[in-house]
Amino acid sequence: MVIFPEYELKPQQFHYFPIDWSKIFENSNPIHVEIGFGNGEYAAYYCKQYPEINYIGFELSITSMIKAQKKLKKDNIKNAKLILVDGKFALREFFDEETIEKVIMNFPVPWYKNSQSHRRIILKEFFEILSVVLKNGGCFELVSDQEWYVKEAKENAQSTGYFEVFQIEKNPPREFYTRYEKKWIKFGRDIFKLRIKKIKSGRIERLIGGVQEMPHAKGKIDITKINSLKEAVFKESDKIFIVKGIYKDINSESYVIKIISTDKDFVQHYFLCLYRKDNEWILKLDSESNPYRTPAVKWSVKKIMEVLS
Ligand SMILES: C[S@@+](CC[C@H](N)C(=O)[O-])C[C@H]1O[C@@H](n2cnc3c(N)ncnc32)[C@H](O)[C@@H]1O
Repeated sequence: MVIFPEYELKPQQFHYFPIDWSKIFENSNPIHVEIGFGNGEYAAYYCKQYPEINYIGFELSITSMIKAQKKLKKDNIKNAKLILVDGKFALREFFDEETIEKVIMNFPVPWYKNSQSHRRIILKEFFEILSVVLKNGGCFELVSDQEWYVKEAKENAQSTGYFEVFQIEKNPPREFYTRYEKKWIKFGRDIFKLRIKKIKSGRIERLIGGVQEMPHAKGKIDITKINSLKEAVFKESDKIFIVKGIYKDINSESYVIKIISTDKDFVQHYFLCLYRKDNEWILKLDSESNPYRTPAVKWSVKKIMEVLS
C-alpha cells in the first residue's frame, strides 16, 4: 500500500533493470541498503544522521512498510526509498555492478530449524550477489542476537573468497538501538555483529535485466480446453508455475487465470487475462497484478497459450 508516494517505489512497473538510482534520487550520492527495515526506526535515524547518502530499504511485511513510511514522513526524511520485496531478489536484480557502498541487516529472521535452513538469507549465494553489487571496499554489516547465525554468515562469506572478513564483535557499541534491539538487551541477551569488506567481484546470473516487455500471446485456441488447466503444474529447469484458479466473466468471453510461479526460490502471485478479439484470443498479464517479468512469468503466458492451442 503506497501511503506516501515519495517513499514507496514499485519497481515492477519500471521498464528497465538494473535501476538507474541516480535518476530516482536525482543525485549520485552513495547508495546504502537496508534489508528488513521493520518499522523504519533505524532508517529514519540513519537518513537524518547521514543526509549525504541515498538510503534504499527492502521489507516483506506490508504492516512494516506502512509504519516505516509514516515514520519517514514524520521525520521529514528526504533521502529514502522503500520497496516491498524480498531482499535477496532486490539486491540481485535492482543494482548494477559495483554501485552500493554499504548493505545493512539488523536482526534478520534466523530460521532456526534445519528444515528451514534454505530460507536463511545469509546463504553463500547472498554473498556472491553482494560481491557483485558492492563497490570495491564497500561493506556489509549484520547484527543479530543469534551467535550461531552470525557465525554461519561469517563462514559463508569467507568461503566465497571475495571479502575481507573481520572478527565477530560481541556487544559492539551501536550508534542507534531499535526497539527490537533494546528489548533483547533488556532480557540480557548478547548482541553479535559481523562486518565484511569487499575485495573482489564474483559472478551472478540475474533473472531479469534490460528492457521489460509486457509478456503476451495471441492466436487461435480451443477454449473448451481451459478446464484442463485447473491446478495444473508446469515445470521446466528452474521455473515452475501452478494454475490456482480460472474465473469466467459472466457477461463476456473473457477469463482471469490465477497463477503462482517460482524462479528458483523467488515466488510470485499474479493474474493473467484471456479474452477474445475478433477471431483471435489474447493472453496477457492482468493490469491489476504486477509481477516482475521473470522467466517463469513469461513462460506461463507462452505455455498456457500453447496448451489451449
Ligand atoms: C526481526 S525483524 C527486525 C526488524 C528491524 N531490522 C529491527 O532491527 O528492528 C526482521 C524483519 O525482516 C523482514 N524480512 C524477513 N525476510 C526478509 C527478506 N527476505 N527480505 C526483506 N525483508 C525481510 C521481516 O518482515 C521483519 O520485518
